[in-house]
This record gives sequence, structure tokens and C-alpha cells, in this order.
Amino acid sequence: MKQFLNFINGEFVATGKTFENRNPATNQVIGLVHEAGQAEVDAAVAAARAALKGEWGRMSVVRRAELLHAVADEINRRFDDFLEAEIADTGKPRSLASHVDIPRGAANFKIFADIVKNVPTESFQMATPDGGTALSYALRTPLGVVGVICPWNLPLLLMTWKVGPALACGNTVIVKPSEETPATATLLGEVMNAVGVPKGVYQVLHGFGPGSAGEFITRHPGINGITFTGETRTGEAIMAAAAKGVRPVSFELGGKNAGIVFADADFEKAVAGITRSAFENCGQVCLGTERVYVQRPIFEKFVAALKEKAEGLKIGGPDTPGVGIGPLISAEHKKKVLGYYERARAEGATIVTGGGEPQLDGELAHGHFVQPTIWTGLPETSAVIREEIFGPCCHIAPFDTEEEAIALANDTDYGLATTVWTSNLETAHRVAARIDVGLCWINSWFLRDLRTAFGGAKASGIGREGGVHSLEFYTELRNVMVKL
Ligand SMILES: NC(=O)C1=CN([C@@H]2O[C@H](COP(=O)(O)OP(=O)(O)OC[C@H]3O[C@@H](n4cnc5c(N)ncnc54)[C@H](O)[C@@H]3O)[C@@H](O)[C@H]2O)C=CC1
Ligand SMILES: O=C(O)/C=C/C=C(\O)C(=O)O
Repeated sequence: MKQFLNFINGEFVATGKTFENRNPATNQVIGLVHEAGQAEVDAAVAAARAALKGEWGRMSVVRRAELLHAVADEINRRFDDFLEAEIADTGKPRSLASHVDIPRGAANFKIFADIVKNVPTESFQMATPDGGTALSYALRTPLGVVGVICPWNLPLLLMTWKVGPALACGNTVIVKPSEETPATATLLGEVMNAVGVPKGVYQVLHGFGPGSAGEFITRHPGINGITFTGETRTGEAIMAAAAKGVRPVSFELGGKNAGIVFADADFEKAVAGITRSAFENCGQVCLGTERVYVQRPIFEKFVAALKEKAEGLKIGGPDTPGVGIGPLISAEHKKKVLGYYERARAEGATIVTGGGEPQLDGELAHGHFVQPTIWTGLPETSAVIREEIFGPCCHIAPFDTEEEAIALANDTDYGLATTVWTSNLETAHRVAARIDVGLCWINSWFLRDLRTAFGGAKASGIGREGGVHSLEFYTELRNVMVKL
């Protein structure tokens, strides 16, 4: 049986205390994960602090950037290993993992290796009261040891989105992958050793949240900052842990994102775009659209077209020919999503399509599959419309005016992303300026430029990562004032 070991100070470490890792498409056990306890967390923190004082801490930015490029190249060289690991952990379609997850894993190292070499810091010259001058300039220094707490929906992509800039800035990292998806973070340990990243710079500890590695890492006084992607309530718990020692956090949390489709939108493109934003990765994307608002003249036609698209998505395992929808991550998550399906039914929703479980054959019969689901007719107060479901589902409601669409989209505790579909540029810019979100896509969705600010407003997060914004979190700025 495959063993997923912790990666501490350049070595793979067993703890003997294991839990099962299952393939969500078949529910078969694919390996045993070695859970880290307080002793392993202490050891990792000590190694990370030692690395900061050693070769890594003294390394030039140029050499660090070279190493990170080598990491990206090695991920690409071992592309198939990462692909198989990600697919086994998540059950997602092979085409999705090979086009999105793994390439972004490599790109996340390259982009920040380049940014850190090329972004200047500020400098000011000023007159002094004695008639002379003074020069100020800023130095960037690493934050220190960064705790990286990761979710399971895009495991390699989201983990490297944090590890890439953290290492580029000269920090050391301790990664806690989700208990559901331990594989690619562990594999990355092999990559780090292969390209010569010094021991203690990148470390991986497996386990759960409360009472396990997640809590032990976030509470540890030797951790200087915490970056986290996941559920808003988990963010609250981590923030409480980080309060001790006043340690900074960067959070990308949940969403209940709106899609707004104006009657003048390119109809086919809007339908295709909302199909992706609602159903890609089986709806397990924090940027996904669970609330769709469509202008009344095209409402019925849009609902019918989205229904046809949803029903055309083939449900299956990673290698099912033509697969469009894979499984949910776990039996527990399936129960949660089906709970919302039941709730929608009980609250009197019109079920346009789906609403239950598909019947699959063979080993896939045991996988965590649900049908892509579309509802209409629920009041905006419904929990189905207010709470993040994180499944392949959306509610569609009509609107009449731009003002109404903006009010509906903003009527949520969350503020992560929105996608707006219109052929009128003035409408697009006006709406983008008034939606309370960190990310607004016009006539597109999940189109990413890694130099841009990424993150959420309201309950969807704290801070921004991406481009120079990542440098703001992963470094301390020191101002040096020189009297000339
Ligand atoms: N990107 C996103 O917005 C994501 C949202 N979710 C939402 O969260 C729900 C629950 O999924 P989970 O995987 O349980 O998300 P979660 O937020 O509980 O877990 C994410 C990570 O945080 C760790 N963690 C949990 N509690 C912690 C604590 N107190 N201290 C330190 N680390 C802790 C977990 O072990 C995991 O590595 C999903 O149903 C979905 O609605 C889940 C994954 C990603
Ligand atoms: O960084 C990206 O491109 C994607 C981020 C997606 C999430 O944060 C998520 O789904 O949790």
C-alpha cells in the first residue's frame, strides 16, 4: 500500500499514526497518510528556522530564482507523476488536471521567480531642515517561516500559488495539504531534493485541522505568518490562532458568487461561460457561480440552454471518454451537497435538471458523484442561495434593471468573484465598479494573469496575493533613511 510520508528537513518521515486516503471516483483506498503530531511540527519549525540562518538565508535572489525555475522544470519533467497523483487524490477529469492543475503548479514557481528579480522597491530623496538632503530606500526581507494551509479542490495549483512567492521572497514554508489530497505536496518534496533546494526550506506535514497538524502549525510561535485557502469558518479559527504573537495572515476564503447575464450578451458565449463557472471541477472552485441572474427577456431561453448543457455533461471517472463532471471529493462532502439538493426541493424550488445521484456502473458505482443541478424559483433568503454549497449546482433568477442585478449580486456576506456577460462596454465597466468583490470577470471566467491581485472582499478573505501583492505579504519592508 502506498505510504504518504511527511517531508521534514529533506527526509521523508513516517509517524506510524496513519489514516486512509481514498480515490473519490471509486472510494477505493489508495494509500495511508502518516499524520504529524506536535513533535513533527516542532522538528519542522526548527529545521525551517535553521534554513533561514543557513545557505538559503544567505542565497542571492538570482540564485533563488534559478532554483525555483529548476523546480518548475522538474515538475514539468515529472508531469505524468504529478498528473496521476492529482487524479488519484481528486478523481477529477484527466483533461482538467492536465490543462489546469499541473501546468499552473509549474507556472506558479516561474512567475514569482521572475517577479522577485525585477520588482524594485521605493526610494525618496528629501530636503532636510539643515539645508542638506536625505535619501530613503526600502529593503525587502523575508517574513520568516510561513505556514501554508491548503484545501483539496485544486491541490497542487493552490499550494504552489503560495509556496512559489513565499520561497521567491526567501522564506521557508511548512505546508499542510488537505487530509483529502496529500499526494502532490509530498511529491514536490522529491522535486525539491532533486534540484537542490536546501533542507528545511520546503516541508510537508500531514494531518487534519483541530487537534492535529493544522492547529499545531498555526499555533506554533515559531511560525511567522500563515497563508490559507479554504472555508471561512476555518479562516476564523486560524485567525484566532494567529492572534497570539500578532502574526499576519493572508486568507482566500469561500464565495457565493453571482453570474450576471444581460440580454445583450453574446448568448452562446454566456451559456458556455456559465456552464463552466457553475460545473467545472464538479463545482468545487471557490470562484464558481452558484447564483445566476439573467435579464428577463432572455431568461426562459437561457434556463433551457443551460439545462441542455448541464444534461450534456458526461459524469464519470478521470478516464471516462468525454467526461465533463467528476466526483465530489468525499462521502462527507457528497452528503453536504445532497443536503442542499434536498433543502432546495423542500423549499419548493423548481428543479430544472438534476437534484440527485447518477447511477454509474462498475467501480465508479462507489464514487462520490452527484448530478449537475439547476434550480429556479427560490426566494433570495433561501440557504441554498445564501450559503456556499461547493457542488455542481446553481440557482437562476430573472432581473429587469442593471440596478437590480447589482443589488442582487451584492446581497451576500461573501465578496470573492463575479462574472458579467454583456456586449455593452459601458454596462460592463459600470457594473464592475459597483460589485463588492475582489475579482470581476467580464465575458469570461477563471481567466488568470498571475501578475494581478487575487483575493476576496467581505467574508471571502483578507489581503491579496498575485504579482507584487504576494511580495507585500511574504516580505517585511524595512525603510532605510540616510542623512546625506
Ligand atoms: N477554496 C475554497 O474556498 C474552499 C472551500 N471549501 C469549503 O469548505 C468546506 C469544508 O471543506 P474542508 O476541506 O473541510 O475545508 P477546510 O477549510 O476545513 O480545510 C482546509 C484546510 O484547513 C485545514 N484546517 C481545518 N481546520 C483547521 C484549523 N482549525 N486550524 C488549521 N488548519 C485547519 C484542513 O485540514 C485543510 O488542510 C467545503 O465543503 C467547501 O464548502 C473547501 C475547500 C476549498
Ligand atoms: O489561483 C487561481 O487561479 C485559482 C484559485 C482558486 C481557488 O482559490 C479555489 O477554488 O479555492
